[in-house]
Amino acid sequence: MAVDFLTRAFSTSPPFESIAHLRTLVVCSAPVQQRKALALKVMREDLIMRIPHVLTVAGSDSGAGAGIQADLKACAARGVYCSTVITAVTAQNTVGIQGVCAVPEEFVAEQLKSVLSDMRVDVVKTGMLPSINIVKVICQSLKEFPVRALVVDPVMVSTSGDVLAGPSILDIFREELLPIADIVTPNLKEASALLGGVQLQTVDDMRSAAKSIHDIGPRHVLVKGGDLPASLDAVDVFFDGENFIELRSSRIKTWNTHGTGCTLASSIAAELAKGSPMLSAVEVAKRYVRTALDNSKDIVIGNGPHGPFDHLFKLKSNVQNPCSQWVFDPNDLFLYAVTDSGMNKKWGRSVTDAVKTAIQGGATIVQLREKDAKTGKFLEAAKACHNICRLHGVHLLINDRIDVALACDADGVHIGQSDMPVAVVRTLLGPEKIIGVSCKTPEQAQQAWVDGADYIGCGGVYPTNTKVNNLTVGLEGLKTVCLASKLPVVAIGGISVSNARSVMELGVPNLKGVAVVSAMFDTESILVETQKLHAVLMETRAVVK
Ligand SMILES: Nc1ncnc2c1ncn2[C@@H]1O[C@H](COP(=O)(O)OP(=O)(O)OP(=O)(O)O)[C@@H](O)[C@H]1O
Ligand SMILES: Cc1ncc(CO)c(N)n1
Ligand SMILES: [Mg+2]
Repeated sequence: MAVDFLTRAFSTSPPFESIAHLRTLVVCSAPVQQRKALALKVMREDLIMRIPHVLTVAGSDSGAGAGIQADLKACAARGVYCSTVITAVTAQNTVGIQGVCAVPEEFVAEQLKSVLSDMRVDVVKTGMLPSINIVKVICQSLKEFPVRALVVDPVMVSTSGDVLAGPSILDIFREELLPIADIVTPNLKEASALLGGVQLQTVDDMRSAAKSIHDIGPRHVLVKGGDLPASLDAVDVFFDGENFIELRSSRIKTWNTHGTGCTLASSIAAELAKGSPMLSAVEVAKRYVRTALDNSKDIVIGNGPHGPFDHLFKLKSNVQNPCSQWVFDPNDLFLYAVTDSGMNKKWGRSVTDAVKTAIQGGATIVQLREKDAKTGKFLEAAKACHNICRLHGVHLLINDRIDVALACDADGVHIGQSDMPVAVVRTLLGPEKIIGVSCKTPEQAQQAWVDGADYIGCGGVYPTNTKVNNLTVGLEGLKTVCLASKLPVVAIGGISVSNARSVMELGVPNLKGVAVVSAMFDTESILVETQKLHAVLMETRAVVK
């Protein structure tokens, strides 16, 4: 689009091929002595991938639930770079604030200059500002180095009730900081203080407060109702000078709300830095806070009444219990059960019963391969099977469906050559999940290792009815694949009690086990057949060793 537009605008012939072409022409048409500097500038702009940047000017919370630490985590979680100017150091925990040491204003000014003179900051967010002079220094710096937006969280009183900035700060807030703010985000106590102590107890009170605070000069106001007494929902009131918008979310039942205000303000700043309009920025930020609280409602950090929450919940690999994560051991591939919805239907069993019995019979890992299942049903089954597997200390993998694996927090996935590439799956699932990939050739086996898979499924070793048009690689093909890769391999395809021994007797060190579908699930008794398979494998293990 841009290229067409420029071509027409400059009526050039031949047309510009790309922005890079246009830039080359611009550089070449400059006087010789300016070309080098111009070329360098153009190169810098082309090469630098800009990341949105928020500068937070706030206090440090030693307990790391609020303040600078919350801002850093929130921005990281929202994919935005965050630089930090520290205005005060607090000795603080979940019980309350034990001490405050304000940073001298000259040093706040020095930090501001260091960041703003060097880095391209998109949005500034302010939090705890413990002295009048610090507020003055910030307003001065913003005049010298203007930014796209200013988010002011007028921090005065923490959730614990401790005072972070006294009433002497109110005049300078009203006279200098609020009038240049794009949004100001007081909680109920702060809104009341800014308005000379009015009582705020209802959503209507919050509306009037938002209007009165808007009259002080900020372009938008968000009065936060986290502390609204007797409110079932978490209600905030947004006012843009014309319209009031009530933002509601269900209230998460948790004590872990320390730092919600700081997090909300820095998340708003993060969205603005990405280019969002104000209302969407506020909506996304509120949703993020709610989700973070929901994901952290049961964590216990500290002995006080209001604990911190987990801003980076998305990075967690095991939502249920991060302490109980157990790693993938290639020997888990020993007797690998792959489910089949058709077979379970034929024998009148639920997938959960089939999985439970397979584990009782000796299956060491389970893959859910529900080709015909609808997504909702698949997810339901996956969650139930995951609970069973977890109870027995057996990993659960999902065939093909990365979305289902993510939704039920399965231990990993098994994918084929025509599914999503392993490297992309790794990015989606994170570094700890298990990724298995089907390979038939040495080239595919080498690639699987390079791409970061954890194991290879190789087959069909024997002809099978489970897959149509499936090329049989035979024992020779299996051996070639094993030798071509450093990854552990599990053999699959037509393997049963009668031939499992020949497979394992190949004796290649990285061939760790066999995967079966029909021999386990297309049988009258899953328990008996699995036990038989297990026994055969145990015998060959003894012989091979
Ligand atoms: N239990 C909760 N469930 C859902 N959202 C909540 C909950 N508590 C607070 N919020 C939301 O979090 C945001 C911050 O609001 P709050 O009124 O707690 O700010 P604050 O008092 O300045 O926070 P803090 O002083 O702890 O940093 C608001 O959007 C509010 O609605
Ligand atoms: C440093 C700091 N800033 C802000 C808050 C508000 O929660 C806090 N408790 N501590
Ligand atoms: Mg609060």
